[in-house]
Amino acid sequence: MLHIQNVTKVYQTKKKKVVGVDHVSLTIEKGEVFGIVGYSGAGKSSLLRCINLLERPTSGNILVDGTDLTKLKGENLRRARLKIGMIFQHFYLISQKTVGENIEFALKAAEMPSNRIQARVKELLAMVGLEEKIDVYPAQLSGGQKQRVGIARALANNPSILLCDEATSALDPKTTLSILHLLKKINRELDITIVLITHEMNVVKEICDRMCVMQDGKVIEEGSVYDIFANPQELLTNEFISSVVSFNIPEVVLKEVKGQVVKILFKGKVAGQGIISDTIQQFNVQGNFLHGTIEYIQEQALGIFIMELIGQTEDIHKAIAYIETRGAHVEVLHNAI
Ligand SMILES: Nc1ncnc2c1ncn2[C@@H]1O[C@H](COP(=O)(O)OP(=O)(O)OP(=O)(O)O)[C@@H](O)[C@H]1O
Repeated sequence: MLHIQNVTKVYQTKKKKVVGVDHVSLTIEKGEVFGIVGYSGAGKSSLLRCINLLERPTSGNILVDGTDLTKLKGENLRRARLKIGMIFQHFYLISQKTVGENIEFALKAAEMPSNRIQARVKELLAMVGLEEKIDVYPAQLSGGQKQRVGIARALANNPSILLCDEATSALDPKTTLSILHLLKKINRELDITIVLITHEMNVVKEICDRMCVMQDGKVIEEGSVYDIFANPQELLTNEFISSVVSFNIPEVVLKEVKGQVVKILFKGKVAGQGIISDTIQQFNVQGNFLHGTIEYIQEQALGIFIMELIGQTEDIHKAIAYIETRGAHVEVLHNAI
């Protein structure tokens, strides 16, 4: 378990103090994939680097399985940090060393006996699907392959936590997906807790269990990815979600609306049931779809539909009440009646 307790990071520049992280507290469970989302400058990197003490927090504590890293120094801190692996947007492989030697470097740093190193390198490369690249130099690899080497190196010393700093931001969408699937596999098979920072909601939707949103160094919203997609509380969170699930109805369409425009949210199995057709059949209302999608988040369906309901106000109210009794959530977005 990872406890981030009231962590603040203040940078002292020549002219002024800059608050990178502002009193952040988070609890990340063992085996969880946790996403930290925010725009540039929100404090994501600062917070991530505080977790493994690449940045020493100005105040607050970082507890990994009960050990407070901020209280450790020297050799004890070095040992504790070996249990936290990290991967980076720009990979940071050593260009003069081969793939195998890059991984060896991490094993030697942890003082693994030399007779065990080669077998471990092979095992790690097999895990990331790159066995045949052992003698190749980083310059001869694609971006996705470089990140796989980065992942193998980060896993070298059997960490319990893997920190991912915008790990897929330099990759194309298809390669991003393959790296995210690899991270999920590592999380499941090795029971490694993953904390990732990203400005891409797609990344969070793909692999995270829980997430938080940061702004101005603070956590402004936190919860399960499913709940946050279903019911974001903050404007900024909504903005991030809109980048994945967008429901902008053009003004020209809204101008022609004669009834009420409602957003209907179906959670879980409810998404698969014919609630809307049942409603139209049972009540004296006409329904026009303006927008709709069913998203799958952690293999759970989340249906979001925007509909125009036309009819007498009383009938529309009855229809809405009926939809809600069937377990869906209805929000009136526009009323032209
Ligand atoms: N070494 C530093 N010295 C001074 N200020 C810093 C330093 N590192 C970060 N900051 C400042 O702290 C704030 C948070 O930056 P941080 O890099 O953590 O944000 P971020 O969300 O990761 O953004 P990005 O994705 O662009 O890296 C910013 O105002 C930044 O300018």
